[in-house]
Amino acid sequence: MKTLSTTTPSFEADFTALLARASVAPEVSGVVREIIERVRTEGDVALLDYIARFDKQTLTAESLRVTAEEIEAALAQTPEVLSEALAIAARRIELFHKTQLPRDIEFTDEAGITCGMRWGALDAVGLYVPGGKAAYPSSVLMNAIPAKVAGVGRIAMVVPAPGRVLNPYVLAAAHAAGITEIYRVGGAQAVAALAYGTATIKRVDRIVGPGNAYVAEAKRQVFGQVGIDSIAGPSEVLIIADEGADPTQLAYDLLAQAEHDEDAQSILVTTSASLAEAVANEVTRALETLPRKQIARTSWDRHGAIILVQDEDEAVDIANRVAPEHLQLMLIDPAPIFSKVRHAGAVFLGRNTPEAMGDYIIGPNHVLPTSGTARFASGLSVYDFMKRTTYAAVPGQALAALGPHAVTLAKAEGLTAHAQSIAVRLPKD
Ligand SMILES: NC(=O)c1ccc[n+]([C@@H]2O[C@H](COP(=O)([O-])OP(=O)(O)OC[C@H]3O[C@@H](n4cnc5c(N)ncnc54)[C@H](O)[C@@H]3O)[C@@H](O)[C@H]2O)c1
Ligand SMILES: N[C@H](CO)Cc1c[nH]c[nH+]1
Ligand SMILES: [Zn+2]
Repeated sequence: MKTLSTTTPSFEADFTALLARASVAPEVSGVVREIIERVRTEGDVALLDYIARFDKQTLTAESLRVTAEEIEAALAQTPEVLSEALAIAARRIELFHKTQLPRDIEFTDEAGITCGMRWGALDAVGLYVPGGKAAYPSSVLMNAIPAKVAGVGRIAMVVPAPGRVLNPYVLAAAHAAGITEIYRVGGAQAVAALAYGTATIKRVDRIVGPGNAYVAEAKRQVFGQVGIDSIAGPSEVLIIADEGADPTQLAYDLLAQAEHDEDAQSILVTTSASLAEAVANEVTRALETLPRKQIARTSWDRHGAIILVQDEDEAVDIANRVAPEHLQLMLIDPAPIFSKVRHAGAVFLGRNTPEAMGDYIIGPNHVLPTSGTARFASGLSVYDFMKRTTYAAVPGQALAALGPHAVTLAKAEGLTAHAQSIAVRLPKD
C-alpha cells in the first residue's frame, strides 16, 4: 500500500504510477491473442485443450454442456436460506432493470415525414460468469436478469470449473434466473468460443460479463466480431471518507475489493491524517481474519493506496481522474460531493451503503466498467441486450418538397446515382 499526499512534489508521478495498473500487461495480450486464434481455427479441440491446461479437467465435447440432471443435483445441494437470498436478490435486480426498458419513438414532422426508432432484443448473447478464484452466483443474476428482461432469444452462459468442480450455487443462481444453456469453460477460450462458435458452442451476437485480466482482454480483442458490454476487469473501489468515518468499516470496504483478485485496486481518499493512519492499521488487522488473505494482501500491497487531500473538492477531483468502478462516499452528507462526480461506474451514498450491498442485493448491476473506462462506459443494463432500428416513411408531397435539396447535396458530393435515385421519383412538370 502506498500513502500519497497531494501536497508532496512527487504526487503527480506517484499518482500516475498508481493508475498504471489500468493498462493491460503486454504478456496477457499476447497469450490471449494466441488462445483466440487457436479456438477460432481448431474449435472444440483447442477449447478442450485449454480446459485441461487451465482448469485441470479432462472433458469431451459432449461433456462441455452442463446437463439438466447436474442442475437438479445442484439445487438439491443448495441450502434453503441461500435459495431464499437468491430469490430476493433476483426479484430486486429484476425490478430495477425493468425500469430501464426503453420506449419506442415515432413522430410525424412538419413536412409530413414519419420518423421512428424501434428497440428490439438481441437474438443470442453469451454471459461470462467468472469462476477462477471464487464462484459468483451473484454475477449469474446480474448478467442474466437484464438479458431476460430485454427479451433476448438465446442466452448461453460460460463459467470455468477449476479443479473439476463446478460450483453448485452458480447453477442454482442460473436456475433462479431461468438459464439452461451452460458450458463449463472460462477464460479467453470461452470468450473466443462464444465469438467465433465451435461445433458445440454456437456463436452469439454479444458477450457480456466480468472476468479477470485474460477475460477482459479477450473481450477487447473479439470486439467487432461480436458486440461486448464494457471492459469489466479486476474490481476496484475508491472511498472518500471524512474524519468521523469508522476505520474498521472502511478497512473491510477496502478489503472487499482486494479479496477478489491480486489485480484488484482499493483506494481511500481523505482529508484526515488520523483516519488514514487508523484505517491502515485496521486493514493490517482485518487482513488476518480473511480466508482469502493471500489474494487480499497481494492486492493491497501492490495496488492499494491512501491519499491525503486538503479538502473534499480535491478528493472528488481525484475520484474523477481515477474513474473507479465503485465510488463510496462515506460522508455524513454525500449529496454536495455526489453532485460533482462525473466518472464512476456506480456510486454508494452514505455510511450505511457499503459497495458489498450493491454486489448482491440492492438492484443496480454489479458488472461495471473498470480501469478508468467509466470515463466513457457504463455498467451492464437492459440496453446492453437491445439495439435500436430507425425507420422513416416519406409521402409524395414531402418527397417533392425536400427531394430537390437532397439532389443538391448529392451533386455536391459528386454522387450521381444518389441524385438520380431521388430525381427520378420527383414529379415531372
Ligand atoms: N467488474 C466487475 O463487474 C466484476 C464482477 C465480478 C468479478 N469481477 C472480477 O472478475 C475476476 C474473476 O477472476 P477469476 O480469475 O476468479 O475468474 P475468471 O473466470 O475471470 O478467470 C478464470 C480463467 O482465467 C484463465 N486464466 C487464468 N490464468 C491464466 C493464464 N496464466 N493464462 C491464460 N488464461 C488464464 C483460465 O482459463 C481460468 O479458467 C476478478 O478479477 C474479479 O475482481 C469483476
Ligand atoms: N465486486 C464485484 C464487482 O466488481 C462483484 C461481486 C460479486 N460478488 C461479490 N462481488
Ligand atoms: Zn465484490
